[in-house]
Amino acid sequence: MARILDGKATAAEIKAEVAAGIEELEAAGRSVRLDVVLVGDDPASATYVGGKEADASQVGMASRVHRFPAGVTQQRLTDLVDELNHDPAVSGFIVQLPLPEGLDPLPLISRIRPEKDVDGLNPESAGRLSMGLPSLMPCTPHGIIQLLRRHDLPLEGREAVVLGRSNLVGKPMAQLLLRENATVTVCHSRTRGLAEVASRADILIVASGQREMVGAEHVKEGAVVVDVGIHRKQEGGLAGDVRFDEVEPKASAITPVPGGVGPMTRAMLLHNALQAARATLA
Ligand SMILES: Nc1nc(=O)c2c([nH]1)NC[C@@H]1CN(c3ccc(C(=O)N[C@@H](CCC(=O)O)C(=O)O)cc3)C=[N+]21
Repeated sequence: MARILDGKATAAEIKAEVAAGIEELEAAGRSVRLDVVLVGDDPASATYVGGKEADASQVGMASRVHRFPAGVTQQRLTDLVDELNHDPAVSGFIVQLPLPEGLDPLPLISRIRPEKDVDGLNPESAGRLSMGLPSLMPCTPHGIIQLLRRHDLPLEGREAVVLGRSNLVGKPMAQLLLRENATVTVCHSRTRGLAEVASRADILIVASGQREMVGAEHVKEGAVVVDVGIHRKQEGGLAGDVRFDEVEPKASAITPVPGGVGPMTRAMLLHNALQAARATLA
């Protein structure tokens, strides 16, 4: 039986640390505010953003959501990014993804000042991460590192396999694992012999975006398995990228969906907002 890596409990620990950090800043007469730009009416995005607002209020962080209809112009969003970049009351902000059809996220994300890029997704943040320079780190990969570290699961010298190469998760995940001195392999949809490659992993991070694609044949006995996927089932409830029931007996530790990586992502966003506020001299 695998250890279940409880992201909800670990996120609660991090949130308590963030709450203490906010109190400390406020005692020094400074404040923390996290803003979210939300465009369109994608129900999943609305759920996540609602969660972020609730998280912020829970740790005593101010937050504001800037909502726009799907038909908003690129220029209007560009103007908002500029405004938030310059507003000293805003510690950091994110543009919730995906944007509706017809809007281009990259110029917007690239325009966010790196100091306020609490998603850690702009090209300067990504470049700094890859060079080992200080930067705000992408929330999901950083949350996974924290989850492993806080469960005393070592990475140094271990074989880590990342399944997925997105800019949001796979690529920054590989960079952070490298920084932890893991031996890192990145697999993707064109990888040949995927099950064989994945089975080398001491730590397998699954961020393929394909519902329940990873099974027992991809997992070495005793591996640590982290499931980044989140899929809404027709019959209700959530599924991951991993076939949990099949993999859990083989793994030594595994994250559940829900209650694994998702809550860690949200906790790290709060952590980044606090970091951003600390770095601001105001
Ligand atoms: N700019 C941007 N940054 C993001 O970080 C970002 C984004 N856009 N767009 C969408 C994805 C997805 N994402 C999740 C965050 C938390 C949960 C989460 O808390 N999940 C709960 C379940 C919540 C539920 O019931 O839906 C769990 O896994 O336990 C899930 C997914 C952040 N994303």
